[in-house]
Amino acid sequence: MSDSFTLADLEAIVARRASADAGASYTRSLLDKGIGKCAQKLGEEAVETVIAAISGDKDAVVAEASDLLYHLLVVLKARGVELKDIHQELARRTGQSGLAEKASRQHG
Ligand SMILES: N=c1c2ncn([C@@H]3O[C@H](COP(=O)(O)OP(=O)(O)OP(=O)(O)O)[C@@H](O)[C@H]3O)c2ncn1[C@@H]1O[C@H](COP(=O)(O)O)[C@@H](O)[C@H]1O
Repeated sequence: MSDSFTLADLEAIVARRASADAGASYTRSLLDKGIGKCAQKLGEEAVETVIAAISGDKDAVVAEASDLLYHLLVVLKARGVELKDIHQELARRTGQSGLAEKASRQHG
């Protein structure tokens, strides 16, 4: 299962749990607290991922990045954004170097 588990699978789980009972689902209880709390948790997990990355502990990076991606999916759910929207935007960006994009913003 873990070899084939993807972010799309987790997105589907988050969508399903969004309509679960709040007492039985962390996802639902977080969504019930509103976008501010969801975004705050995302920020906390981002900071914890940064700390893990700097520490050099690979297992900690895996754990914190997993928390980060889960909480990102909750925020996306709260805002009605789907992974396919992100995929479309990422696909649009292919073919242009990040440095070229940065230069076009600075001089445009
Ligand atoms: N991947 C995750 C996942 N990652 C992290 N977390 C939860 O995120 C929370 C964040 O950790 P913290 O220590 O910051 O939490 P806390 O102190 O309890 O949080 P607050 O009091 O600040 O809100 C923990 O409760 C984790 O269990 C997750 N909760 C759920 N999932 C996935 O979502 C599915 C559905 O979960 P439920 O919605 O709970 O059924 C699960 O089966 C998993 O697949």
